[in-house]
Amino acid sequence: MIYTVTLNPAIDYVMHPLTLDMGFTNRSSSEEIYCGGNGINVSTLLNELKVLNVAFGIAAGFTGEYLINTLQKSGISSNFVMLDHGFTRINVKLNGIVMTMVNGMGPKIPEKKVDELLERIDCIQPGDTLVLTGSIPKSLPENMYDIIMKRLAGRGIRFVVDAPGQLLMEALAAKPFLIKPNNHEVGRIFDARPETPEECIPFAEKLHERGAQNVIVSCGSHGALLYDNDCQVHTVPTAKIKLVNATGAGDSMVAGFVAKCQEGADYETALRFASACGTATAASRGIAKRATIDKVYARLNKIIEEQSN
Ligand SMILES: Nc1ncnc2c1ncn2[C@@H]1O[C@H](COP(=O)(O)OP(=O)(O)O)[C@@H](O)[C@H]1O
Ligand SMILES: O=P(O)(O)OC[C@H]1O[C@](O)(COP(=O)(O)O)[C@@H](O)[C@@H]1O
Repeated sequence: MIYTVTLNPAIDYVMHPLTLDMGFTNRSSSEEIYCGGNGINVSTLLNELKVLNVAFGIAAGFTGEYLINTLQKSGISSNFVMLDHGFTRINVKLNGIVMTMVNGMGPKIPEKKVDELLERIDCIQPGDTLVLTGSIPKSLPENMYDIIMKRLAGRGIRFVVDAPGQLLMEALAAKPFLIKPNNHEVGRIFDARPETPEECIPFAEKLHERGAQNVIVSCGSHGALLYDNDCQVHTVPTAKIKLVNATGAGDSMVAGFVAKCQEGADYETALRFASACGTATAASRGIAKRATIDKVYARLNKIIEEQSN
């Protein structure tokens, strides 16, 4: 079974402004709302692939209730601790000429609610996968992922960590099965500016040496690279698309990789499928649907076949 954890979920409110002038009233041409937060995005894509999973998390208020009800309606199993105060944040995504995001702070989480979540997460069994992804709310200890992994250590659980900077570096001690920074995050860690998968290879190798079993570095439209557990390097291009909204593309990639690995696929196949999932989401409104993933995967396989001839 795959479990995801979303400590600070969100309602993603996507607006399509015609123009964006700071200090003036701007009008949007259309709006959409999605259940967001990285773990929820991973769960949403896994659900689209019909891969059983449970979304753990913390929610609050009317937005939290909306989130939980919507997950339920979509057939996603969730196990959320509800807070007595505050509300799950609404993250505003202004999809203009460029994408501008304003992510909320989220509610204050009391210690006893964290303990309740940790007790619920204790049900995870050997062989299960736990995806820890996204930012940590300010009211929780910064090393929250470390706390969770230490609590579950030695139980044969596969950890997947997709977190920014220092949080990611601290997670390496737990020897996670997979980490997936993007090229910008890798650049910030190593004080460099890698753009392409090839340029990311030495940094992925370092992250592997420091503890991560598999390291995917995603590079947006440039594709991605995997430095695998056997020290093999795999790179994958992307299929060309009309970019709609790349929110959740990295989460979709994580979901695709984990789903394929659980199926027993080799790393090369898992990376290729993961890339298709990321691209399909970048070409979609919200997290990609199965039909789009299948179409993009077929196109990507064709591109790779043509490149090898
Ligand atoms: N503009 C794009 N065109 C095609 N594929 C994309 C695009 N943006 C993202 N992707 C796909 O999604 C993956 C993850 O995107 P990326 O932006 O690197 O991650 P993150 O969302 O974590 O920042 C990429 O490796 C690629 O497969
Ligand atoms: O926890 P953070 O860092 O504020 O990010 C939350 C946002 O990230 C997402 O989970 C994914 O967005 P990105 O693909 O831009 O990282 C959104 O659904 C959500 O609004």
